[in-house]
Amino acid sequence: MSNRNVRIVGQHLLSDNWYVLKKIDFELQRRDGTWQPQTREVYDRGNGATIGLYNLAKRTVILTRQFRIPAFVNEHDGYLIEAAAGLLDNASPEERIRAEAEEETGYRVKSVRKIYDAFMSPGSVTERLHFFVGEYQPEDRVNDGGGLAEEGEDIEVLELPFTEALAMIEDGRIMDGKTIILLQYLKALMPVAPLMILIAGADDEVQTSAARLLQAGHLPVMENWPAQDDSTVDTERYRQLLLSRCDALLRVAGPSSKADRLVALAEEKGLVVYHNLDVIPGMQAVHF
Ligand SMILES: Nc1nc2c(ncn2[C@@H]2O[C@H](COP(=O)(O)OP(=O)(O)O[C@H]3O[C@H](CO)[C@@H](O)[C@H](O)[C@@H]3O)[C@@H](O)[C@H]2O)c(=O)[nH]1
Ligand SMILES: [Mg+2]
Repeated sequence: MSNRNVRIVGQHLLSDNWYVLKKIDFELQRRDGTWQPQTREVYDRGNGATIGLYNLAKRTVILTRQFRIPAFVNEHDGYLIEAAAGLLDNASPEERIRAEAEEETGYRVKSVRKIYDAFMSPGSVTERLHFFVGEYQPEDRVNDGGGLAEEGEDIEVLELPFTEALAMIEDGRIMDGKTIILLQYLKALMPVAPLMILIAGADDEVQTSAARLLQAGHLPVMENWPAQDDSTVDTERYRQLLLSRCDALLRVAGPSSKADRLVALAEEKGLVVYHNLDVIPGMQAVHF
């Protein structure tokens, strides 16, 4: 890439023992128009890719734990909890991250989605890191993961409740930058606050579902306007407002034209409509 404000004057190889460390002499035009000579060391270990593996129904994430000598020499026991990641080695980011996820965690995920690229340490390291997310299912596990022993990898695979992973950022058990970025991104896909769920259907079912939702930490909302026969009350507006505040609608069994109307309104608004309580995030026991 060219840039009229920079002139490269010289490059010296300092080390190419494993990756490449260079000293680069350059001149940079300052904002006042003057040119200033500078020298910087630049470490090139290629580009990489990383992935946030999550499961919506279980509200879990898959992370790895492995020894990192650079962290060890900087006041850490060296065992870092990280999202699966690897260097590209000339493959495409998507191809590489699928292979890396399988190698390190044992999960062969069906689809992955690129979210963005980031320079993780732009003052000294050239690496661009390609960020992905992908939903895994328990049946996607094809081996135990662990990485390549011949390359010195000895990777422990962790399946953690998402809320636990977030707490681990707060208390310092997770200290890896790419992992923190991915977990923060996953908050948008797996809301951690209790979901506000409007329940629609026959009364008995509404009651038992509400109790179960509450038990699982969600906030159940019932559409029980007290003065149904009062023609001055705009119940349609009431329903619209309720839906605009709720995160989802649960339609429980039993005929109810009122409930059907709510489903139609929710679908118009693009709201998630659940027809089965058990598929709502957080309603399944988490095993790991
Ligand atoms: N012999 C030798 N092996 C090395 C050296 N440096 C790295 N390796 C080996 O090269 C392999 C690289 O493994 P990957 O899984 O491809 O990369 P990574 O180390 O996990 O890197 C990922 O995480 C980094 C830290 O966040 C990222 O910087 C990187 O982009 C990538 O995402 C590992 O087996 C590692 O031990 C070295 O100096 N000497
Ligand atoms: Mg790796």
